[in-house]
This record gives sequence, C-alpha cells and structure tokens, in this order.
Amino acid sequence: MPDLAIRLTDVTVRFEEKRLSFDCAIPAGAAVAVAGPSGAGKSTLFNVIAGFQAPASGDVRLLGEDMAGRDPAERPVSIIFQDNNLFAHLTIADNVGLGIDPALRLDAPARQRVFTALARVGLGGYERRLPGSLSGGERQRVALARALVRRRPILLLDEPFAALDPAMRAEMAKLLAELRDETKSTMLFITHQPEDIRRLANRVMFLEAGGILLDEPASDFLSRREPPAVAKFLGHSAL
Ligand SMILES: Nc1ncnc2c1ncn2[C@@H]1O[C@H](COP(=O)(O)OP(=O)(O)OP(=O)(O)O)[C@@H](O)[C@H]1O
Repeated sequence: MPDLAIRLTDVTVRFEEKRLSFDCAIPAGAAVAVAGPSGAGKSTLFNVIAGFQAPASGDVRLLGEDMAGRDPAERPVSIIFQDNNLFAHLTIADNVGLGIDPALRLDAPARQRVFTALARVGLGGYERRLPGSLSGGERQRVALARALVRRRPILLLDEPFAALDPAMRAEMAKLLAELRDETKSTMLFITHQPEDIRRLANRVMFLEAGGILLDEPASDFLSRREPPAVAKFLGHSAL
C-alpha cells in the first residue's frame, strides 16, 4: 500500500464564474474530517476524488495511481451520499448487493458477503425489509454495508451523522472507527460538528471559499482560536 491514499496537485474546478482549487496529501489509513462553511467546496472535493467531477486542470492520484480518464466505478473509492443512497423498491439485501454487482447476479458467496456486512453494521435480520420501514440511522447503516461489500480502500462519507440523534451519532462514530481499524481503509467524512472530529478524526481539512485553508492533525485543529472561520466552527467567539 502506498504511503499516500489521496494526492491532489494543483487541481482546479470551474463552475461558470467560480473557481475552486485543491492541493492535499492524505496518508493511507487516515480518518479525515472535512469541514468548512456552506459553499466552501466540500462536496466538490469529494466529487473530484470519486470521479463525478472532472477537474479543469491538475492531477488526482489515488493510492499512487493517476486517475485521469477513470470513471467512478474504476476508482478505489466508495462514496456514501447524505441521502438517496437506497432504492425504495429493493429489499435491504438487494440494496447492499448492488455494491457487489449492479445487475444483482449474486452467487452464494456474494449473498453471504451481503449478510455478513449487514450483521457487521448491526442490521442482521433486516435483509428482506424495504428501506421505507427503516429509520434514518438504519438507512445510513445499510449504505455503509453496501460500501463495505465493495471493499474499496478509500471511503468518502458526506455528512454521515447529519440525520442522526445524539445517541445514534455516537454509535455511528464508534462503528466507523471500528470499521476503519478492521479494514485499514482511508476515511474522509464531511461534518459540521466539532464533536464528530473529537470522536473519529485524526486529521482535519478545513475548506473556505473554494480552497483548503487548513490541513492538520485533529488535535492541533481542535485547540485553535483562529482564523475566525475556524473559531466560529469550534464555537469560540471570533476575535
Ligand atoms: N454543478 C455546479 N454548478 C455550478 N456551481 C456549483 C456546482 N456545484 C457546486 N457549485 C458551487 O461551488 C461551490 C462549492 O459547492 P459545494 O457543494 O462543493 O460546497 P459545500 O462546501 O459542499 O457546501 P454545503 O456545506 O452547503 O453542502 C458553491 O458556491 C456552489 O454553488
């Protein structure tokens, strides 16, 4: 495994009059919180890494390999969006099975992987249910099980805690930390809560106005009193 899971060099993205730029080097196995005000570019950063957004310029390397011209399905990445992760008309088992084969041609070992992944996220016995009968937190865990069966070394989570109550947030953070330890994956998650950083992150990337303002160990970030946008995020009154 290369030392760096993600390396973005001089990457720019253009939306009409807007220009975003990203440079970062994320070590393999890191748990990175991606924070910053609304519109800062967090989702765009994820889309660039996952291959849903082509950069106007620059170089995207994942696990040491150049991703130019590679579709999302060909990248070593799983992404879990905030919502719309599940197909309402498919059972929970089929929703997870899609992570193995989009046509759902699953042999017995593949079906076993689905069952194992659901048990791992605490949803054993939910296989035949439909997404509509699950709580928001349970649906997030189904999406996580689907990411697990894909076995991709980089996991991107767009606000995995947003729909959860405080107890569920803590439980989800614990589950993600365990999964990261077990799979040795590199995990990036978008959050608006310092508490999630304390629970799960060892690094923080803080974005502002279309760029990465800070990229540092979580402990350094959490003890900051400036710049003002970070002080505000951490709940300190800006100087
Ligand atoms: N497809 C698009 N077309 C035009 N502008 C876009 C597009 N996608 C994003 N933008 C703009 O790029 C900037 C960054 O957007 P992005 O969604 O990455 O921010 P964010 O940090 O994820 O915000 P939020 O926390 O509100 O989700 C915003 O100004 C947004 O309006």
